[in-house]
Amino acid sequence: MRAAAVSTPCPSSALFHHHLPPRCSIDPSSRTLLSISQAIVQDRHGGKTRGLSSLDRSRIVSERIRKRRSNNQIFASIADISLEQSIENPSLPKDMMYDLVNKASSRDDSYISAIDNVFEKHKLTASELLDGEDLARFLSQLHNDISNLRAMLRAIYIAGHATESFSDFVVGHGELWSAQMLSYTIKKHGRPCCWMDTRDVLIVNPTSSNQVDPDYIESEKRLKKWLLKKPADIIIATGFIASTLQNIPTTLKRDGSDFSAAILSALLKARQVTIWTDVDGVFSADPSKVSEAVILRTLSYQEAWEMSYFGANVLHPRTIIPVMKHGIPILIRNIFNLSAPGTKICQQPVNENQDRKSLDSVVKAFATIDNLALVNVEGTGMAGIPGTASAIFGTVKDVGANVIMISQASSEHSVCFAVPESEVKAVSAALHSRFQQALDAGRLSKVEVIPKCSILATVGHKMASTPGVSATLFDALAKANINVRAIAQGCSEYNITLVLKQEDCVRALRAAHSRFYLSKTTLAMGIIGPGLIGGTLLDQLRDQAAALKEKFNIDLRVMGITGSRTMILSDMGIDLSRWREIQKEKAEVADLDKFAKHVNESHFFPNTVLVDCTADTNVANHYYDWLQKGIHVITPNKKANSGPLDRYLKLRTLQRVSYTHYFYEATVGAGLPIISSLQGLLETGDKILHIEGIFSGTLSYIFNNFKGTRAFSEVVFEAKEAGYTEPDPRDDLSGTDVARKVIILARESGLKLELSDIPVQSLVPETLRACSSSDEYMQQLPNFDKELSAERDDAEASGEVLRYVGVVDVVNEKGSVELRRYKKEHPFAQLSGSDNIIAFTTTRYKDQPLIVRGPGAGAEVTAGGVFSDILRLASYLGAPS
Ligand SMILES: NC(=O)C1=CN([C@@H]2O[C@H](COP(=O)(O)OP(=O)(O)OC[C@H]3O[C@@H](n4cnc5c(N)ncnc54)[C@H](O)[C@@H]3O)[C@@H](O)[C@H]2O)C=CC1
Ligand SMILES: N[C@@H](CC=O)C(=O)O
Ligand code: NA
Repeated sequence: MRAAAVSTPCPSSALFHHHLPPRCSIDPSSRTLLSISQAIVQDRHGGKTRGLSSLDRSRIVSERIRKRRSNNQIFASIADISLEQSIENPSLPKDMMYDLVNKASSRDDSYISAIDNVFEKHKLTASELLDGEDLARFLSQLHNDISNLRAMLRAIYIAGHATESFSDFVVGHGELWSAQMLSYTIKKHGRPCCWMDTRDVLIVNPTSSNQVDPDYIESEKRLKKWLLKKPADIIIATGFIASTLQNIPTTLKRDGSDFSAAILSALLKARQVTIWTDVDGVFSADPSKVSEAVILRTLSYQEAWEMSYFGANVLHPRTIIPVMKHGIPILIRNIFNLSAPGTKICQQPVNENQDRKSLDSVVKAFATIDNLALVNVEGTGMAGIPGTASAIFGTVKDVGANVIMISQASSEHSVCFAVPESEVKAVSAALHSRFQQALDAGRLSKVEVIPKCSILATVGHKMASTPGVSATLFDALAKANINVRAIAQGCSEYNITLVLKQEDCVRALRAAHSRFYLSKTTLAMGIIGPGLIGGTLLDQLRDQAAALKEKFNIDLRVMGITGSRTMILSDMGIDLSRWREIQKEKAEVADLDKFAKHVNESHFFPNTVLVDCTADTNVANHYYDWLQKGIHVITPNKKANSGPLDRYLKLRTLQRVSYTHYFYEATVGAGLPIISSLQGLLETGDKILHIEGIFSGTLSYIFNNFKGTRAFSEVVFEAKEAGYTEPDPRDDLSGTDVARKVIILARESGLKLELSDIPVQSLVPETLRACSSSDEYMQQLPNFDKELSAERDDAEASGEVLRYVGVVDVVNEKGSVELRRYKKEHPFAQLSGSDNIIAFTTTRYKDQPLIVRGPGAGAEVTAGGVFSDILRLASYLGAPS
């Protein structure tokens, strides 16, 4: 539903006020004009559409008017209450009056029962609202009108056709009846009131394109006369209907009652027009697509205009013209929520900065149009030839297609424009035929159609004077991996229009909106493998999410968690305080493709990251595909980077050429900054010569604690319990885990090695390598304690300790993994717990290596390392650092 009121200042009520036009010879103190349009009254409660009955609405309006000061005149321009859907009868068609015409003109004789329905509905409503003389007067008028309508519909039925003026005559009756009913109701509440048939006042001239242009001079004359004759306090004016200069009834066509209010306000030089509708105001983006969209307090006329053009249901652009000319503000308010201040559309937005969280953001709002196609006309023969554009657009005009946006580069080799998808076939055929000769001669190389496109329009009055707006917009889109097909920005710069693939449009809208409007970095996350590391990460996210939101404007939402058997999905983010319970209550069968699709698509966030906390090669094999889809990947899983070399190189190449990120700090040294240190050295031009270290938290722990009389198997068991080992501890004891880390660092340093190129000294006794499970291995391990005890004792006797080390020999392009002996004074002998120690010898750090040391395994430090990769990603995506 929409309603409009033209108003003047009135301290006693915030609802309807306006100044009387000085040129009108009526009470000069104040006047209000109210217009309620004919759209259905709707709002959403629990997902259901609620209709406001005509009775309810009349009551709301009359109640408001009753509270008004007596010296205010109120013009109410209201639409046909009979068109409304009522609560009691939600199946009533929306456009009852149009329905009558449609039925009669298609010779459907159910128009007879339909007109009876219209009559009954109005009779019933009037009987509930009115009584006494007014009721009698209204019913007699209704009777008369209905018999005239019956006659006219009969004529339409016989002719099988309705002329435009017949149709306008029929549909205008709804307005007439509701205006009368409302005025009688207000009178009944004790306020002098009369109603205005705007066909006596609003004079319009039809234009060629099913529109009308108001004749302001004639309308003003007639309005003055009318006001002199009926100097009532309150005037209810019909919306939507008007007359031609020859007094033939007509309508405002597509533009409706908002337009009536705007024209009347211009004639009256009103102080303000209020449009009463069912939303709290104009949103910064369609709230059904962007959950964070906010109500704008102010909009300039131009901004509102741009928003309306680009499909936002703000106001019809024509409604803005009359008010803009006289600088009359329009207030959009919610009739169901009087506490919402609404949106003011005016000349210069007042207190603009109050709207905004950040002053640097000058973009007001975003709108989109779907179902478009781009047409690209290209060829060297166009450059410097006057008339090419005119020939192209002349041809488009001839097929009656509507050009929504045009873009031409200054090289003049191509012109591209967007038209509705439904019109593109005709446009393309017409262009091919018109330019056949040029195409044959090669002067034009192609007339190409790019289907399934959408427009994303970025609107803001102040974009014109602010550098960096388009850079920020394009950056936000690039980071969300969205490709822009065409761009248009006029020099007025109220609007930057981009054409994108339709499938990317909502994501683009969200990316742009969150970057500009909320200056917030939003990340949709999917966690794969909620085991020790994944589970700890989820708990860390739970504990830190609020602080990240508040301090750094980073909004991290876990949209799904999947294990190997079951998964949970959410549309707005899983409640991390209960993720374990939810996993038990609401899990569905795991399906990795469905999972990735859900996290990437079914939510309100432009950026997606999948965090692989498994040790699974299968999951790692998906990274390439995910990165290609623009999904960022973060992992502590070593399988991708230590797997087959060609796969690894392909993955890294894709990562380097895209805006999609792949971070894996925790694959070596858990949370210790090993990968980032190495990358930092390389990026700044240092050369890596040698990397040597204790890379296994498990083996470090084991050899740090395998002392005196302790058995080897006992210490292995402790390491497993402490969460240092791989899901299968044999991966640690066999040296494979260390070999993987050596390969990761070797490849990072530029070596092209396979895992099989690394000689590894395994600590898994030969006979236990064939154990079918890690449990069986753990059970049998004590039988082999003696072997390693002897080696330890031998080392101890010569003042040495055993340490399991990995080496990357960059100079000689090789690596190794082995158990070595170190003197007790050696730094490698000084470790404790699960410490890793990694020494980088480089051209800069030649005499003294760069050493990183600290706990290199365990749930908290590893999950912390993954978390810090997530924050690095957020910062790459634009979060404040
Ligand atoms: N534990 C540690 O200190 C460190 C571990 N890492 C790495 O972190 C990863 C996880 O290790 P943990 O949490 O200790 O192992 P874990 O065995 O506790 O957890 C792995 C989880 O992944 C799940 N999973 C396995 N295959 C899956 C699939 N195809 N789809 C979905 N879920 C699947 C398992 O059911 C389990 O819940 C491993 O890659 C490990 O190398 C890295 C650095 C240190
Ligand atoms: N199992 C690994 C965990 C880290 O990668 C280790 O012990 O170092
Ligand atoms: Na690390």
